[in-house]
Amino acid sequence: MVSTMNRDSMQRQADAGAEPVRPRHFVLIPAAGSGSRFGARVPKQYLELGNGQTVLEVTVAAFLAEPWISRVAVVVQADDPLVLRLPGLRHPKVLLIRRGGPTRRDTVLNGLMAMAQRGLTHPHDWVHVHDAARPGIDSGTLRRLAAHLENEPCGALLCMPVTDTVKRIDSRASLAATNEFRSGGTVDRSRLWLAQTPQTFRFGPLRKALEAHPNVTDEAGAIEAEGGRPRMVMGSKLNLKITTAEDLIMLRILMRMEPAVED
Ligand SMILES: Nc1ccn([C@@H]2O[C@H](COP(=O)(O)OP(=O)(O)OP(=O)(O)O)[C@@H](O)[C@H]2O)c(=O)n1
Ligand SMILES: C[C@](O)(CO)[C@H](O)COP(=O)(O)O
Repeated sequence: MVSTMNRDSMQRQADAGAEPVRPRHFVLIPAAGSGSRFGARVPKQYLELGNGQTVLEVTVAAFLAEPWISRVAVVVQADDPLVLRLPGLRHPKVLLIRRGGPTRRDTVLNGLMAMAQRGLTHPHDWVHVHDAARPGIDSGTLRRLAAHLENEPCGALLCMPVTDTVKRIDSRASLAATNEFRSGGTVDRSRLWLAQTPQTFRFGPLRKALEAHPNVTDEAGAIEAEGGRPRMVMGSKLNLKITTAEDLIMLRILMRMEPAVED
């Protein structure tokens, strides 16, 4: 398995008397999406969450508050005209990377490559990949995830078990033609969890897995495709992803944040 190789190489280093590389913690925030499902005038990461701060600034601040995190890389589109207006990103730990791609996987992979090209990272360092659109991440949940990385052979991601009944859409063409959704059956939810972020892996294996698997929607999908079995760590309901306007309204309420200006 991918992780065994990592552990063995670190052990060989130790056996050879070399100080095993103590992995550092980096964060990579993909913030290069267009927010098409949200449908706002700007990408949702640039909307005000509240208290005068944008969604992206609140997300970044959550990681800057953690002293055990070395750097926070924010990956935006090359021609992003808004990111430089954010005071919350003017911090020595923040690394702005203008290498956003057409998909989230492309953005993340480009970010990993940019960090490696700058000589910032070692293949054994941890990288926590976290959506810019999840500003509700809290310190306790982050530290819970990090605590599970001690002696972790593969990596870990925040997840939450499905708590509602799950239906499968009836896929008859006649219904699709009239944009009518009907239940086609119930899915056993006993082994279904919803993935959140951060999703945390060592730089080397994550970059290799993403290079090999271009069609994944999350980092764990690429690691799984390489045979990895990441640890699933309980996330938080507050760590919801802002996809539609309703999510933003809910999060403002949950985080007790007031927008200075209405959207
Ligand atoms: N090419 C992309 C697509 C998405 N993301 C980021 O990945 C996270 C989760 O993606 P999603 O919620 O799907 O954001 P969007 O792609 O912007 O939304 P939509 O699919 O509605 O356009 C977001 O922080 C988004 O900015 C990214 O960095 N690069
Ligand atoms: C990575 C992710 O947050 C896991 O739930 C999610 O897949 C990202 O959103 P997208 O709409 O799939 O890009």
